[in-house]
Amino acid sequence: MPNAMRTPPPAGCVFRTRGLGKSYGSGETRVDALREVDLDIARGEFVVLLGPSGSGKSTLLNILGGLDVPSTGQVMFGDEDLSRADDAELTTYRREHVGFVFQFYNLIPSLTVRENVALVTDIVKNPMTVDDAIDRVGLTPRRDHFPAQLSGGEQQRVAIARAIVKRPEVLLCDEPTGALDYQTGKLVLEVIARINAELGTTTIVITHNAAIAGMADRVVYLGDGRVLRVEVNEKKLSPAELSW
Ligand SMILES: Nc1ncnc2c1ncn2[C@@H]1O[C@H](COP(=O)(O)OP(=O)(O)OP(=O)(O)O)[C@@H](O)[C@H]1O
Repeated sequence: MPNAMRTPPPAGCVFRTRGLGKSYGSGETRVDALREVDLDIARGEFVVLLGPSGSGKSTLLNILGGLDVPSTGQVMFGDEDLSRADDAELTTYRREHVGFVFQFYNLIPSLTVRENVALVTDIVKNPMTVDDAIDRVGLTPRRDHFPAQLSGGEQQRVAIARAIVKRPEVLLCDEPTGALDYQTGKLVLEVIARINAELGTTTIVITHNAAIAGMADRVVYLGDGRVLRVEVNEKKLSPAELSW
């Protein structure tokens, strides 16, 4: 039992990282993308990750999502040690627990909205219905359309439906509004905030846009691979109240 000597995080803690580090390359080309990151994320929290380009945001999100593994330190998902998981265990972890939303939607062009979302329900244990997921992102009237018939914001909402249909414990979003205009971006953020509130899905959103920090429970500022500071929002704003 490789985990037996390790102290599991307290109940209510979804993620716990300790001394987390990630390096790419070696020698003169070595890049320390993450250094000594200690972070706890509670169940149901809405966390925004802010920081300049290259500060390590995607690297951290990818490690939390089991898409990448750390070079040093530990990352726990509940009492599961992701830093010691092999490829097969990480695949199972991602499939059962993680919903991903990226800047680009990665929909299958030849499938309708319903069919794109239904792809996921075949491979998970306890999905919600496809129609429920589509309803939660406000796309019921568009469910038989193809991606090319949808706006960028609508396509992103399909991507969110696809991410949440499996009822993931965590929803990890990397620049979800990066390709969208102001109003459309706000609409997508409203959908993400609603999923977090209604389903209690622990949500982590990467953004370059500091204004989005207002809708988080906590804001984690990264710089040069380190956590520079963590701020708690006493009063969370709705996306409609944000302006930039
Ligand atoms: N596969 C890789 N190989 C080599 N270096 C990498 C790799 N992935 C990331 N890096 C480097 O690690 C550092 C952190 O990258 P990361 O993508 O995590 O930053 P970020 O804050 O998400 O940046 P951005 O906001 O531009 O997406 C950068 O210096 C980047 O060049």
